[in-house]
Amino acid sequence: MTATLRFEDKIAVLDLGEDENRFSPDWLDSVDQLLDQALSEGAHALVTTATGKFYSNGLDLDWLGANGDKAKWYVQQVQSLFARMLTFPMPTVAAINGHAFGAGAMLGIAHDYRVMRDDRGYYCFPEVDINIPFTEGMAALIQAKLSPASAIVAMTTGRRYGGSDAFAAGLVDFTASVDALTAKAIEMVAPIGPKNAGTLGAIKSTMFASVVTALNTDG
Ligand SMILES: C/C=C/C(=O)SCCNC(=O)CCNC(=O)[C@H](O)C(C)(C)COP(=O)(O)OP(=O)(O)OC[C@H]1O[C@@H](n2cnc3c(N)ncnc32)[C@H](O)[C@@H]1OP(=O)(O)O
Repeated sequence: MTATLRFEDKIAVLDLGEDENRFSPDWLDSVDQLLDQALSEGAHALVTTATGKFYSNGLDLDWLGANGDKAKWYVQQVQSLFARMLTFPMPTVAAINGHAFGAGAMLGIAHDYRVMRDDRGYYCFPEVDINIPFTEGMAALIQAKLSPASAIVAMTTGRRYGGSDAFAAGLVDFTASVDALTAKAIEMVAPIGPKNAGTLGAIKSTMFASVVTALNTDG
């Protein structure tokens, strides 16, 4: 479950871990710290991916079940990560190496771009089938990135999208073989080059101001 950060030239590659990469409080802390590190070490862009067959299976429902009294705090922690990724002051791309469900799918959507493995793994918002309605912030996040027609299907049917289906629906920008996935993600953002972090962060914060407000006040 350990998240790690490495650099490929000036591109920070954040690996979310090697199991289901559920959003436990410890995992959220470690990802937050690695994002700090990407910034402090001067990355020009950020790629997130994971090892194995999961990008992320989403909320840590076992932890939540055992800590129901902390549910509000927990959802705020999760939504803070979404808001941070949505406005992260460098180009971001999620290299979706496998299953991305629920909050894992939302984390992917919060990036600027997405590339998904073409042969295995599902991109899925299962909330309608597991009886966990989206918060206003979560709904705003997904709807900010998908067309209305794609959002209706993705958010209200629980459809599991393989790579080619996710591309057709506009959930991802590219597909690639698993071996080429990280390289494709780097190829997407490396040519953009370094941008002024204050300026890019301000642009994204303005573009997504209403989503960030919903993510910060909701939960
Ligand atoms: C607001 C709330 C937010 C939240 O976050 S709530 C929490 C949300 N999270 C969840 O609900 C977790 C959901 N996750 C799961 O149910 C499971 O963790 C998975 C289904 C993701 C994985 O389960 P596994 O038993 O490990 O299945 P497999 O071996 O990875 O694959 C299942 C079958 O699906 C096929 N398959 C996988 N990818 C594709 C693809 N892209 N195109 C076609 N088929 C695919 C495989 O081959 C296999 O099939 P074959 O069983 O016949 O071998």
